[in-house]
Amino acid sequence: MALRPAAVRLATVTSVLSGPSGSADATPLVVRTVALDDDSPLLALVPREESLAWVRRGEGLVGWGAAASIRTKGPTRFRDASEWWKEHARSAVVRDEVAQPGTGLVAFGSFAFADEPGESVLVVPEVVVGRRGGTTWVTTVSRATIASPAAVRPADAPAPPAGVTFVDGAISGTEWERVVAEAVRRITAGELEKVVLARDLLATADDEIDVRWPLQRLSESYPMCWTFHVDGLFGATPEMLVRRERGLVTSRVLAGTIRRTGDDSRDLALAATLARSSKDLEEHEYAVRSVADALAPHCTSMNVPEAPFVLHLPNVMHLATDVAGVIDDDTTCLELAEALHPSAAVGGTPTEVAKAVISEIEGMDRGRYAGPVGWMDASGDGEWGIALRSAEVMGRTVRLFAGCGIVASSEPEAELAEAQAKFVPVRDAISGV
Ligand SMILES: C=C(O[C@H]1C=CC=C(C(=O)O)[C@@H]1O)C(=O)O
Repeated sequence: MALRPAAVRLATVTSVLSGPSGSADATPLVVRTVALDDDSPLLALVPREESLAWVRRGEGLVGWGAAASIRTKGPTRFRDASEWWKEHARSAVVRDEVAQPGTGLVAFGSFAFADEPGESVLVVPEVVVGRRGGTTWVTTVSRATIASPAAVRPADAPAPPAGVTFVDGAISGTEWERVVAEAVRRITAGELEKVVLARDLLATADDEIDVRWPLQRLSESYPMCWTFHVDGLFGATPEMLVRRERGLVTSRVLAGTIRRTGDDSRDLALAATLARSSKDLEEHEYAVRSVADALAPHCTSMNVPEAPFVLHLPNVMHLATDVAGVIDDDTTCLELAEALHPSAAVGGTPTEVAKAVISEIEGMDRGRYAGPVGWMDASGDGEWGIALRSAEVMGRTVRLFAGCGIVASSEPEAELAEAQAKFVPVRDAISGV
């Protein structure tokens, strides 16, 4: 595997102030990115321990190790992580021979859905391998001295999980239908317009699960989604909360769902039904509005398409809208993610009422499910998806999550079936076949 030589750029060194509960080491991070002549699938490179991933259609970033990290919680979880990141970005010594989005200093992160409970995390890996537009690179991060470029080679192949069984999580399907009915009652009574309710399943395997197995399955089966892993939270999300790149902000908003049947011509007819469904269009409109309203203060111009398109995934189809804007301030992608979270695709309308209803009636702790997950670089560019079609792995157990937008015309039984369909990606990926 040859490393190509190229030009050198060195940033200035300043002092480092650590974040409130970040790594205490005040030595600047020393970062080196070089081009890499390698075309192995990114996910085949990651070792079993401390892996990080953000991959779509063979491109993206994978990483391993932790050169620096911070855990935050509560209402200031985004702000604390942002400040910590800015300090590290300011003081880092960077030699970047590739200079693409995702080269130089990057952090992966995953944020709790709610202010309480839940912990959020931002990690600067020791090694990042990235690929974009046919260029592959490796970034090595260390403290104090410039490390040699990391040796990059395919890792050992993960073993499939064995003996996986599934049980209901916090509440059963029947109980969850009652929760949905209660939400419909409150919406009909005028307390709110939309709320997204979720449930969980618990899977247990015979042995500790190697997360690389489901990651590889998810990226193969759901190439149009962003396959991610940060600190045990993994999945393949179809929804981009916010991408910021060189002054352009984009967001893929999803809300409104129909299950696929496996029969292409029937699915096409169903796609047309979805595109005309007033219940789904209403659900979608709330989500688009919430994103457009949150981005507007940061943008000079915005494009919000008037009608959604239908996004076809292997398990479901969604109403989708791609919102784009030109950003006119230096708000980082993480700060934009904070401003957008929770959009009405995972919270509801009005946001604060929906958040209160979720915490009152949903009956479970979402943890980092439905929170922002992704990466950012030192310039504030990056991508934050919404952690959907996701699960949290802890040794032999995996906690899977799925949720549905509820409006006045929602039917509990149909919503339960929709949630079942949304469990399919992770359920199949950990089933070991
Ligand atoms: C909350 C989830 O999906 C959201 C994203 C797309 C479609 C949705 C829906 O139709 O309900 C949800 O708003 C989930 O997958 O857990």
